[in-house]
Amino acid sequence: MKVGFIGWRGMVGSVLMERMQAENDFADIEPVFFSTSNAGGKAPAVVDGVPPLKDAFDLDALKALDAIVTCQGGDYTTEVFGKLRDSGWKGYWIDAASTLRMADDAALVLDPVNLDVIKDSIAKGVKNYVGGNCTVSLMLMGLGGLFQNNLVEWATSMTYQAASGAGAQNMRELLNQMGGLRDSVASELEDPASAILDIDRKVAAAMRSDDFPTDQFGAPLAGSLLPFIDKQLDNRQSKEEWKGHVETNKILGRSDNPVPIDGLCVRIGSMRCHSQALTIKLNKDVPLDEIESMLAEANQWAKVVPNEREATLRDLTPTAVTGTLTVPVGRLRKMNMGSQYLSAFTVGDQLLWGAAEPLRRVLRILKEA
Ligand SMILES: NC(=O)C1=CN([C@@H]2O[C@H](COP(=O)(O)OP(=O)(O)OC[C@H]3O[C@@H](n4cnc5c(N)ncnc54)[C@H](OP(=O)(O)O)[C@@H]3O)[C@@H](O)[C@H]2O)C=CC1
Ligand SMILES: N[C@@H](CC(=O)OP(=O)(O)O)C(=O)O
Repeated sequence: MKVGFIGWRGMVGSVLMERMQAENDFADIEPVFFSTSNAGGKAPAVVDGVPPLKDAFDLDALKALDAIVTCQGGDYTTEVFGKLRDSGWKGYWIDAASTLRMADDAALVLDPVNLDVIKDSIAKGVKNYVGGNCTVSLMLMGLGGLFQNNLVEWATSMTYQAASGAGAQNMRELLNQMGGLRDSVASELEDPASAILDIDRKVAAAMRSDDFPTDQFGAPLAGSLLPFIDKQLDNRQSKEEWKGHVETNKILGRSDNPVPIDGLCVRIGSMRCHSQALTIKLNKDVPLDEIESMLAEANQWAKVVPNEREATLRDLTPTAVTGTLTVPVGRLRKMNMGSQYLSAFTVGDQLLWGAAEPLRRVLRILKEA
């Protein structure tokens, strides 16, 4: 299988390359690397004899491929995808961007949760396979067991989303903001007798100053949070919140009979792990130990963390999870509202299961189909 990679040196693309090398995925494909900025340059030496970078806008070069994996972003998809299909190309298009997610001729991929939907799509001749929104994919990786067992009447998800979801420059800006705040009170921090309210006043002044670096986020994030992610929709949901309902149900293959999902999406100062607090209305009263078993058995990456303080602070944080494929789920308990109301908290690396990993795995599935 001749596979073209576009966006391989970006943040999501780099994680994809790392994972493909770790899993030896390049061994049985013929990779061709593309660039939007450096055609003719050196391609990554993932196997021997990789040709130089080709132009990512060269339709003839793209048409020679059996599959294209793109992490280049939505603008690239918008620019190239339609032209390529119009030219008669019938290969597989595998994409991290949101552009094609809700198209009828595209499947959303998260195979530990929806392998049946993916296989059904392959059988129907679907050629476009798109990774879901990171928050949605991570929620389903952690809580897939409840959906698999058809136990969810509705769910709300309140998110705590990492800087990486906004892009590489945003991660840098977050660190610059953190450093700026520390620097603004460096001498006071060295003096144990300095007054904390003076420190606080200076930090607030630094955050509000015109010099504070906010070009990427448009507002201070360090020492603060941003309760709006992505565009504003007419109904005042954010687009990130809208994705929670439509993408969850499309991944589960139940857009015609959807489970209501809604909530608030919030950016916090985590580096690359998204967390979310869920309130789930179960459609029947199921004992907590059975729920824990279902969650743990749903896939090999979901890990139930006992709802105890020590275990939670050790295993259910972005610090514990970052850079790993584990998706812990914890804080599981029945709520005061009644025995059908379940609280849960889950954390996941948004560049792994949230972006690169589902693409890597669907490429394998398509190759073996
Ligand atoms: N960030 C995320 O969490 C998620 C992102 N996505 C999707 O993936 C797309 C890509 O996101 P992301 O990986 O964050 O984007 P990046 O900005 O990291 O990379 C995108 C492209 O920018 C070009 N580029 C220019 N300068 C540099 C540089 N210094 N280092 C690396 N690349 C550079 C590269 O193209 P070239 O080599 O052609 O010059 C690269 O492929 C998003 O637009 C989105 O659609 C999906 C899920 C999650
Ligand atoms: N919007 C997500 C990241 C992302 O790229 O999402 P999507 O693939 O749905 O555009 C975030 O900011 O955390």
